[in-house]
Order: sequence, then C-alpha cells, then structure tokens
Amino acid sequence: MMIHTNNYILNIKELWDDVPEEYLSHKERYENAIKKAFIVLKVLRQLHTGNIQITDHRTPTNVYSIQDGIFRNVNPLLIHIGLFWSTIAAQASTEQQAEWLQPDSSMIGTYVQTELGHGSFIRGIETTATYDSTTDEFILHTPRLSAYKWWPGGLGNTANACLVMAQLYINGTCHGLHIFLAQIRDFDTHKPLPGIKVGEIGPKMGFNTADNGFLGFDNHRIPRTNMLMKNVQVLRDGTYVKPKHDKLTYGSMLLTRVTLISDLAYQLSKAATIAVRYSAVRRQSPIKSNEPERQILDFVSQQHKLFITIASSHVYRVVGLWMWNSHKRVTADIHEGNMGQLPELHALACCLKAISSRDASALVEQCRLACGGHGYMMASNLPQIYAYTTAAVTYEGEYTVLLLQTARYLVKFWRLAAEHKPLPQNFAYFEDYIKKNFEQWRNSPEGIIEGFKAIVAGKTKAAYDTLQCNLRNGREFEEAWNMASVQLTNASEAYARSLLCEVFWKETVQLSTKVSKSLAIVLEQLAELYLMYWALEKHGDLLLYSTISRNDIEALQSRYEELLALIRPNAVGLVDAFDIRDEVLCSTLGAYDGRVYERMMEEASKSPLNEDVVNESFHKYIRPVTMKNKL
Ligand SMILES: CCCCC/C=C\C/C=C\C/C=C\C/C=C\C/C=C\CC/C=C/C(=O)SCCNC(=O)CCNC(=O)[C@H](O)C(C)(C)COP(=O)(O)OP(=O)(O)OC[C@H]1O[C@@H](n2cnc3c(N)ncnc32)[C@H](O)[C@@H]1OP(=O)(O)O
Ligand SMILES: Cc1cc2nc3c(=O)[nH]c(=O)nc-3n(C[C@H](O)[C@H](O)[C@H](O)COP(=O)(O)OP(=O)(O)OC[C@H]3O[C@@H](n4cnc5c(N)ncnc54)[C@H](O)[C@@H]3O)c2cc1C
Repeated sequence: MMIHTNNYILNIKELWDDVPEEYLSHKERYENAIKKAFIVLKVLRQLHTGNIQITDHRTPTNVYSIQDGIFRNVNPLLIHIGLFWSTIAAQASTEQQAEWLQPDSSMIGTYVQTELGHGSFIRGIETTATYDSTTDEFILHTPRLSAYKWWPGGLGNTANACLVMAQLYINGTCHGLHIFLAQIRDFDTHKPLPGIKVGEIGPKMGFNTADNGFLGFDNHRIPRTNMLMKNVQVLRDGTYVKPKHDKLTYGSMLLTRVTLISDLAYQLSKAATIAVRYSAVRRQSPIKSNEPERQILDFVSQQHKLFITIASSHVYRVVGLWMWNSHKRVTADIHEGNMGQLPELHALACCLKAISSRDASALVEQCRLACGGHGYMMASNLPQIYAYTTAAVTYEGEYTVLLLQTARYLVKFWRLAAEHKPLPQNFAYFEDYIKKNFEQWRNSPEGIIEGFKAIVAGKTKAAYDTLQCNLRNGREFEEAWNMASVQLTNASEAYARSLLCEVFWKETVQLSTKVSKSLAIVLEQLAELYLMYWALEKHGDLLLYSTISRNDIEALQSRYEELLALIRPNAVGLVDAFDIRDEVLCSTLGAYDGRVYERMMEEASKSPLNEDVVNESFHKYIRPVTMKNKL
C-alpha cells in the first residue's frame, strides 16, 4: 500500500483525543499514550518491513514531528526508539545486533543508567555486574537504596527489557562501567521476572506520559553474551578485552547530545510559531492615541522578544546539522580505529547541548510570557513545550556539569598557548590574545565573531589564572578546579556562543549564494540579528576583552533596532515557513487560520467543569455555608 505518512497518521482516529489529556488522571494519561504509541509503532514496523510504502520523504523524521501532536507530551516509546535501539546499533557486536534488532522483536526496551544516588557522576554508579565463570553469566545486583535505577523513560510500566549501565567485576577486579542487556519482565505476562523490583516514579513537571521508572536487581542472572560487546569483550574464561578508548561506553550520551540540538531547534520553531501568529492576531492599545489598536507584533519590544526565537531556531537547526555531520565523520574514523577527533566532538557536544537547552527553555518561556495571560493556558500548548524543553537542561548531562567538561578542553589549549607551544588552527586566537594582537573593532558580523573569540580567550585566561593561583596557594588540582568553576563555566558558555555565531553566519552566507536574492536577504537579516542580539547582551564582556567602544555599542543598538523593523513584515511568513501543521502545534493561539478567540472558547467548552450548569459541590459544600442562616 502507498501512503503519505502524515495524512495516513492523521486519519487514524484513535490517535486523536476528544478530551484534552490535561483532564485525564495520571493513570489514564499513561494508558491513553501507550495505546497511541503502539499504533504508531505498528506503522513504523510496517514502514520498516515494506508492508506500507511512503510517498513522502524524511520518515521517520515526519513520524517524529507528528508524534508531538499525537502525544502532546512524550511518546512512552521515545527511549525505546531513540536510545535503546540506537545504543544496540552503536555498541553491540554484529551478532548481537542481528539477534536483538529484529523488526518484530518482542523486546520493548529503555536506557537505564541514572540511579537514585548518582546521575551526573556516572563513575559513582553502584549497580554491579559480576562475572560468574562457572555458569558463564553476569549477576546484576543493586547493593543499596541509592543504587536503585531511577528516571529511565518507559521503565515504569512499558519496558520488558533494558540496557543497564553497571560496574563490571571479574575475579574481584572492577573494570568500570559497561552496558548489559537485561530482560526485566516476562514477554507474555509482562510480570516482573524473579529478582526484579520495578515501578513508576510518579508525576513530574512534564514528561508525564513517559512512565519514568525505578529498578532494582536482586542477584539477577543474565548470559555473558548480554554485555554489549562491539568495543569491549569479556571472554568465556573471564579474560577482559579492553576497548580502544575507555569512553566509548559513553557513546549513546554523545549521540543524544548531538541529536538534541536539532530537537531543541524544532521546539523553538513551535514556540515561535505560536507566539508570532498570536501577536499578529492580538490587538492591544493604540500606539498613537488617535489610531486604532495595533497588532501587538507592532510593538518593538514584542519584536525584541520574538524575533530572537525565530533566529535561534534557525541557529540550532544549522548547528545541529553541522554537529550531526561531525558526529558521522568522527564515528567513521572510530570504526577505522582512529580516536583522535573524539575529545573535540565531546567538548563541542557538551557545551552546545548545554547552551542550546538553556537558550531553548528561556526562549520558550519568553514566548509564553509574550502571549500574556493566554500563554498561561494549557490550550496554548506553550506550558507543555516549556516543561518538555526545560527538562533537556538536566537530562543527558546536566548544564553546569557539561560546561565543565568543555572547560577541561579549553584549559588544555590555554595551557599550550601560555607555554608558547603549537596550537591547532581553530585556537590560534588564544596566541593572538596572549600577544595582544587585537583586531580593530568592526561593527559587522565578522567583527562580532572576532569579538566573541576575544571573550573566549579572555575568560579562559581568567579561569586559568585563577586555577594557577589556587595551585600556587597549595590547593590540590581538583579543589583548585572547583574554586575556579564559576569562571570555567563562563569560559565554556562564551566558547559555545562564539561557535554558534561563527557557524551560523558562515553557513548562512554560503546558503545565501544558493537561494533567491529576496530569500538570501531575509536569511542574512536573521543571522545578523542573532549576532547583534548577543553582542548587545554581552556588551560588558566585549568591553572587557575586545576593542569595542561605547560608540560602537550604540551603533550596534541602532542596527539591531533597524533589523527588527526590517524583519517585521516577514515575521508571519518566517514562522509559516517552519511548516508545522495545526495538528502538531496543538495551540489555540497559534493555529494557521488565526481564529484565536473562537478556538479558546471551543476548548473551554471541553472542560468537565462545564458539563453541569450547577456543579454538585454547590449543594454539598457551598450552599450549606452561604445559605446557612437563610434557610
Ligand atoms: C514514534 C516515532 C519516534 C521516532 C523517533 C525517531 C528518532 C528519535 C531520535 C532521537 C530522539 C531525539 C531527541 C531526544 C529527545 C528527547 C530525549 C528524551 C528523553 C530524555 C532521555 C534522557 C536520558 C538520559 O538522561 S540518560 C543519562 C544521561 N546521563 C548523563 O549524561 C550523565 C552525565 N555525566 C557524564 O557524562 C560523565 O559522568 C561525565 C560528566 C562526562 C564525567 O565522566 P567521567 O568518567 O567522570 O570522566 P572525567 O574524569 O570527567 O573525564 C575523563 C576524560 O574523559 C573524557 N570524556 C568524558 N565523556 C566523554 C565522552 N562521552 N566521549 C569522549 N570523551 C569523554 C573527558 O573529556 C576527560 O578527558 P580529559 O581527561 O582529556 O579531559
Ligand atoms: C525528564 C527526564 C528524563 C530522564 N530520562 C532518563 C533516562 O531515560 N535514563 C537515565 O538513565 N536517566 C534519565 N534521566 C536522568 C538524568 O540523566 C539526570 O537527572 C541528569 O544526568 C542529572 O543528574 P542528577 O539528577 O543526578 O543531578 P545532580 O548531578 O545531582 O545535579 C544537581 C546539581 O548539582 C550540580 N553538580 C553535580 N555535579 C557537579 C560537579 N561535578 N560540579 C559542579 N556541579 C555539579 C549540578 O550542576 C546541579 O546544579 C532523566 C532525567 C529527566 C529530568
């Protein structure tokens, strides 16, 4: 059968709710989501086996975006598809993949790493996998409460298998963290297997359809061949064959951090679409008293809140793709046994994941606030997008923790520069900074990019000097590092921003040569707006570390305001171009037809509190008090 994926899915009636999910209980929400997840999984399997074929492209990307509308929250199988499968594909041996990655497999899996006691510091994970050579098995064990796995998506009720991160012990020696496939529920009855304690962790700020769970093992045995063995092996006699790089086990986190950048671009495009369309419909007060009320999008302060969101969505789309291509390149190198590019990829992924999630959650919230009171309604969908987006600041590596990883990388290059040793080309500006080879400030995108590099150099130097000073004062390295950590994270943040500006500007200039003149103008305006916005936000840093002057900053401010005016006529077109269907956007404020007030009234009529003209609580509780002396 030939189908158009979106139309096909849109026509599956059971996937679309009559009652908005906010009115369901915690349990009903999960059950509703799981019903839909398995309808979608069936479609994906049919696509995979060729039983249905598609007429549109970019599937499963299409399926991924349309699921937003289906779930309004999170697909409970997101981790099964996004992390369980992908980790097996990346870290299991060819034989294991052939066995486990069957399209009709009974396994529904999840990625089980975080514990009650440890999330960020994964070397502290306490779950153990001890090799028993007499039976050729690993024994998975949870030694204490803090070692209980806690958080994995889909673990609570859905998964019957999981990839578990545990400390590997062979003959009393700990070999560190490794990943094991463990069945946790019976495939047929779905009851937890003996020695497994599993359940759901309860309601959260968002992700309420993801049935995040807890898991404990009581000496649970799995075959030796269930350790993921592509990069590292345990042989039958207990011989441990080391990986080529000891962080290859962390590969799934690296991949998800890279993928997330694009996902956050998509979340930003949804928030921008809602807030810009609403701002074009909403009129509130005239600008001149004798004129009619104006669209709130005409207020320059409103443009300041929204156009940066449109621009940022493009930044993260472009940079997400750039990182995806780097990941592909580095992974190919790793296959060839060359690990040389891995540290750089890790450093970039860490700071870009941290900053993209922080930007995205701040900008989604800014869009919500820009919609005034109506943005506070669940029916606007902005609260859900915020709750989803802000979680990304924490999961897959907490914000500060990841920035500190990138700081290690920056400090290494600063040390080389300080010791006048050769530097790679992309850090040549460290040497320029040390030699005080400062460029004359230019009020242009290229000038701003240079300015941001000066900030990176200046902040890395400041952090490095503090570190050295702490060391000279007799502190141990780790303690000295902790004392400098505010400055270290500042340096990483600046590094991420300079990368975002440079990659976005260069890619936009390149793209502009391939599109129509009129489109090129708008794309360059957006890119320039992004750079100007951040130059103004960071003007204090530019004053400290670059050759910018007060006059330059004033000129930047004028150009920024000019750009807002230039973008204004195209604002609605720009968000329409994100091409997000109403069924996916799920917003009374952001629908394409602009019927905001009609949709709000229609949604309000779905409230169960409007089912009875007089709610029974009036008779039970209100009337006895208010009418007490009058009856
Ligand atoms: C229905 C249709 C669906 C269709 C779906 C289709 C597609 C979907 C696909 C994808 C989905 C897209 C997006 C996903 C969207 C949403 C996600 C949804 C849910 C969220 C799920 C969340 C999951 C999780 O959170 S899993 C748990 C994650 N946990 C963490 O991230 C922990 C963070 N901590 C760490 O990573 C580490 O502890 C640490 C901080 C890196 C420190 O590690 P440690 O071993 O202590 O190392 P150090 O001593 O600090 O450093 C030593 C040395 O190693 C280097 N290093 C560290 N890590 C790495 C690495 N990964 N790679 C390379 N090198 C590394 C480090 O730099 C240092 O080097 P140096 O000594 O030279 O400096
Ligand atoms: C919605 C959601 C979904 C998730 N899904 C999964 C999943 O599917 N599988 C899974 O395994 N896990 C999952 N997680 C867990 C997630 O990966 C962890 O919560 C995350 O890695 C952060 O760890 P933590 O909670 O231990 O925070 P902590 O590390 O306890 O952080 C608390 C504070 O301490 C600070 N801090 C910690 N260490 C340092 C340090 N070294 N230096 C400076 N400051 C530090 C942090 O900056 C932060 O401010 C999920 C979490 C959420 C919220």
